[in-house]
Amino acid sequence: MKKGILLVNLGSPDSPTPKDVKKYLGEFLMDERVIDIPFIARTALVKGIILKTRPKQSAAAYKKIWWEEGSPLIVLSERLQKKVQKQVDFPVALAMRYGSMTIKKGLQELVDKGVDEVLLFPLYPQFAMATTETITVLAEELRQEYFPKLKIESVPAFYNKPDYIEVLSNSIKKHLEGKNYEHLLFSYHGVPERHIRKSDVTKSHCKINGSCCKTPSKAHEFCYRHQCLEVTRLVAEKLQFKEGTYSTSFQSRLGFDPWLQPYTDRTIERLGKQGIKNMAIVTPAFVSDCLETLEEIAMEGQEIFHEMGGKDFTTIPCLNDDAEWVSLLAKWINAWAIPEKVGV
Ligand SMILES: C=CC1=C(C)c2cc3[nH]c(cc4nc(cc5[nH]c(cc1n2)c(C)c5CCC(=O)O)C(CCC(=O)O)=C4C)c(C)c3C=C
Ligand SMILES: [Fe+2]
Ligand SMILES: [Fe+2]
Repeated sequence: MKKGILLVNLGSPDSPTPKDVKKYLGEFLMDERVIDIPFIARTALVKGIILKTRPKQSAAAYKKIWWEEGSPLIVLSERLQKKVQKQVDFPVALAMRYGSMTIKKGLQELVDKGVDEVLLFPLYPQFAMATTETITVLAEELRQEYFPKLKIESVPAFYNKPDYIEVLSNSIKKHLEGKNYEHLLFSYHGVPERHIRKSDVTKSHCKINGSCCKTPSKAHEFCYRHQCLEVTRLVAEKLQFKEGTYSTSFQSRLGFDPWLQPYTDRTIERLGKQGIKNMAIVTPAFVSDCLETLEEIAMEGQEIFHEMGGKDFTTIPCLNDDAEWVSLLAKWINAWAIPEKVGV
């Protein structure tokens, strides 16, 4: 058997124009695991309402963060893939769940190199129906239709792996050095509360009431909220943060359904109003900087903080192509591909 790895991230539009953003958002938001309502209602909402106004607004936001080489998320994911490839002896390909760099092309690239056993690696620390699950489900559909002889194994969410927490903590520590911050906000991408209930394998545990995520349960293997809260708790423990100097919030809500709370924008506003002058923010739901970190947090978040009287607003970059992160991915890949050598 020849092994290969497919790293998968979310994706971006081909360019920051309303036309390309519309195409990308159309594919993204018509995914039944992203907007999880019946097909006819989803089509009416996405095509009849969201795609009429949002592409122009989102394209303007993308324009503010776009790099000469392209979308930050894609460029940073490509840098990561190239660096990981240098540290492992198996082909490492990169694909995106939405947009032009499809999972089908990624699998084909590996198959063309003689690979018949793939490690599918969704680049998300926490499980969510709208991220990890949609990747694994699509990869399996593609396998059945186009690559029936291929074996695919998926990497589960790695939110609580001690070596991941160590790499994330080291990065946070490095970027906070010399910063006299008063509060560190852990801001995670939000999801509608309904998604949490749908992914509850016990069908009875998740109440989203503050305490369910702290009570041990089988549900936690697929509970995005629990996994986000755990990342905050484990990093805070590792870096010995004092109670009250850090908190968790959820960003990027869309539509009128209740999403996970507290919301990031309102939390930044509250911190500013409370008299916090120097805050920092880290975004551990994203492994690569993207629209949601570079525009929504670093630009809009900062503006809210300043309007509320805040002064210094430090944004901690995502792990991107950080050397320790690259080495950790290479270590995990080798542990899967050559367990006898790595000793697992
Ligand atoms: C119902 C809508 C959405 C859900 C659920 C959702 C979950 C989710 N998304 C990410 C990661 C990213 N999302 C990004 C952009 C983005 N997300 C949504 C909507 C939902 N996301 C929209 C409409 C957009 C596009 C931008 C906009 O119009 O506001 C990105 C950035 C992509 C980029 O090109 O830079 C990322 C990354 C996670 C991790 C997640 C669930 C946990
Ligand atoms: Fe999103
Ligand atoms: Fe919970």
